[in-house]
Formats: sequence, structure tokens, C-alpha cells
Amino acid sequence: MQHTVTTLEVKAQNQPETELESRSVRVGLLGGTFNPPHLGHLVIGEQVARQLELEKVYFMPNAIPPHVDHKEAIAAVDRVKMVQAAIQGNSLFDFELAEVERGGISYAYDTLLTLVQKHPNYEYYFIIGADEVAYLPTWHRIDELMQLTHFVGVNRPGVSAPKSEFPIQFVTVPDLDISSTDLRQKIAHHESVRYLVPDLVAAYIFEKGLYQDDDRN
Ligand SMILES: Nc1ncnc2c1ncn2[C@@H]1O[C@H](COP(=O)(O)OP(=O)(O)OP(=O)(O)O)[C@@H](O)[C@H]1O
Ligand SMILES: O=C(O)c1ccc[n+]([C@@H]2O[C@H](COP(=O)([O-])O)[C@@H](O)[C@H]2O)c1
Repeated sequence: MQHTVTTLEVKAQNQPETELESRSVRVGLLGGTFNPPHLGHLVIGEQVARQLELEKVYFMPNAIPPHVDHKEAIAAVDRVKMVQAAIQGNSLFDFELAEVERGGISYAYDTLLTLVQKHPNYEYYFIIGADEVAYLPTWHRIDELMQLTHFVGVNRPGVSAPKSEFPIQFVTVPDLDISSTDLRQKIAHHESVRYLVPDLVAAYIFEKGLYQDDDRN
């Protein structure tokens, strides 16, 4: 069963919302399952924010990723807490809980409709890895989604240079060959994940005993 987060215990950690609300702002959105979040996510968030001069990058854990054959992720509450731990200390980073609070399959189109209504002065840049760029044509209501957000593609090791029929902006980031899948396997096999995930995320994983069971990874 997928759990949803119904209460938001932690307020946005950085700039007060009121300050951002009063002017037009370019913000990044890094959607993901974050099962678990890792250094690859942080590097792409930082690089895109700096290179495109975004004011914030919102890390947005999904509820159920819209893939037919996805493996069940761990509880949303754990993924949210790991994301919050991962982004600590970077004033460019914040988090967005629209998808876990909504629950169900997290179609980006539904999310952006809500976010654009909530923050009419935000210009969104949805960040996706090269692996996801190829699937963009299959995204739910992609043509309408393109009217609600820009897309930013970033390179990812092992994935050939992506091309897209859509007007995507590409940003080059340092290659980090890290994936959540690989991390889950490493943890189950008692291999080191140090310097692959932030220390606070590793501490959370081991305190909660996450990803120990190989069958669920
Ligand atoms: N090392 C990386 N380099 C570039 N992009 C990445 C990297 N890791 C993740 N991304 C991108 O970040 C977004 C969120 O990723 P996600 O949470 O699914 O992590 P993941 O490592 O791809 O997970 P999994 O291995 O479980 O599929 C996706 O658009 C993905 O392509
Ligand atoms: O809206 C869609 O149809 C859609 C299809 C595939 C992926 N996404 C989103 O893209 C982000 C990256 O996906 P994933 O599976 O790599 O974590 C995440 O926020 C997903 O919810 C969205």
C-alpha cells in the first residue's frame, strides 16, 4: 500500500513565501520518487539552479509514479523525510508536497495545474534526467503540460545524448553514475553508500532499517 502524507509538519525552510509571492520568479521543479534521494539529485538541482539562474529548486516526491511496471516504493512519509534531510543547508533548495498530499498516480499535468493556480507568478522549469526525456511523449496530456511548464533535460551516465521533439532546454551537469535502484541494491547487500547519499539520508536509512530486504528492492 502506498502511504500518503496528510500533514505538513515542516514549513518551507528558506525564504518566506510572502517575499517570493510578490514578484515573478523562475523556479525549478525536480520531481522524483526519491527512493532514496542521492547526490545525483542534488548535483542536478544545484547545477540547473545556477546555470539557469533559478531562485529555487523544489524537490517534489511523487505518490505513485506514473509507470505501468514500477516497483512499490517505500512509504511517502519516509521519502519526504529523506528529501528534507537531503536538501538541508542549501538555501536554493526547498520541497513541494503537492503530489504526496494528493495521493494516487502523480501525473505532472495535474500537479502543474494546481501549482500554477497556487503560484500564478512562478515560472516553472521541470527538471528531468536524460533517461526520462525519451519517455516525455508518453507523459499524460503532454501537449497541455508543455503550456504549463518549461522542461530542462540533464545528461545522465549510461544514457545517450537525448533528443526531443519537444522544445526542451538542455543543461550539462557533471556526470554522476548514481541511481536509487543501485543504492537500494547496495544497502541490501551491505555495501557502502557513503558519498553517494547525503550523510543525513544514510543515517535515516539505517535508523529505520530501510532497503534491507533484497526482495523489495
Ligand atoms: N545521477 C543522475 N544524473 C542525472 N539525472 C538523474 C540522476 N539520478 C536521477 N536523475 C533524474 O532525477 C529525476 C528523479 O529521479 P528518481 O527519483 O527516479 O531517481 P533514480 O535514481 O532515477 O531512481 P530509480 O533508479 O529508482 O529509477 C529523474 O528525472 C531522473 O532522470
Ligand atoms: O505525468 C506523467 O505522465 C509522468 C510520467 C513519467 C514521469 N513523471 C514524473 O517525472 C518525474 C521523474 O520520474 P521518475 O519515475 O524517474 O521518478 C517524477 O516526478 C514523475 O512523477 C510524470
